[in-house]
Amino acid sequence: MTNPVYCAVDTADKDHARALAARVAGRVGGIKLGLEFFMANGREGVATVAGESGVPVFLDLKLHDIPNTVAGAVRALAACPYDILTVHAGGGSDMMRAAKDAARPGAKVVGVTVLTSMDEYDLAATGVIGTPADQVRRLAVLAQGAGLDGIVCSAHEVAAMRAAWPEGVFIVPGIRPAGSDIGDQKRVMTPREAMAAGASILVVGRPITGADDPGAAADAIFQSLCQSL
Ligand SMILES: O=C(O)c1cc(=O)[nH]c(=O)n1[C@@H]1O[C@H](COP(=O)(O)O)[C@@H](O)[C@H]1O
Repeated sequence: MTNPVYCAVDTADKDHARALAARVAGRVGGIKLGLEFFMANGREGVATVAGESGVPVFLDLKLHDIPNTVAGAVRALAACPYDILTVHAGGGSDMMRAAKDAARPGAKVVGVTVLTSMDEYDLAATGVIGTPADQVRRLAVLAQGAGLDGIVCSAHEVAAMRAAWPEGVFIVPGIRPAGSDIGDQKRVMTPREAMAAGASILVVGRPITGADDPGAAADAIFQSLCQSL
């Protein structure tokens, strides 16, 4: 099977990111570089890590602004070698369409729905009444209508989302091997469970990057998937 595990390389330190990427490259399907890395190292940093690691790069910037601004931001990334880019689906249909239209040819643009660090109570505090599943469904419909390639959601919603959008790409963070520390995540599942539910890509950060041997930790996750599927 194609390795669906993407390692979230969450650090502002370019050399640490390069070292981590080197240790997991060949043992993951790709790496994810997010806001922490991008704020510190920008497009050149992304290009460096992408070029050295040779694996697909998921650039997780979670853009969320008016359509014109988001389109400009995405155009400014044109020379940046990303394969997947995130925007917040809550930015609305026009914003998502603008991002997709401005993206690099061939790159996937996916909409972040309800962060995996939030539960029903956190959602209610932002004025959204209902379950995370309700809100994910609402935003997935918007993302699909806007021409995005898929969504980011937790493993708890992915089965229903895939049933409604069979060709969608479903990126699932909040992945925790049994017994590992949950940290700030609230909607979590094990790698096996998330794949069985229909995830396309599993985003795994601290369970890999915090391990003594990140390469071995990534391997162990992939092996657990090969045994179960
Ligand atoms: O878009 C994301 O990747 C993302 C969305 C989401 O809802 N939850 C979430 O945790 N993430 C990212 O996935 C990674 C999870 O990291 P760990 O909790 O360390 O495995 C981080 O880089 C988050 O920014």
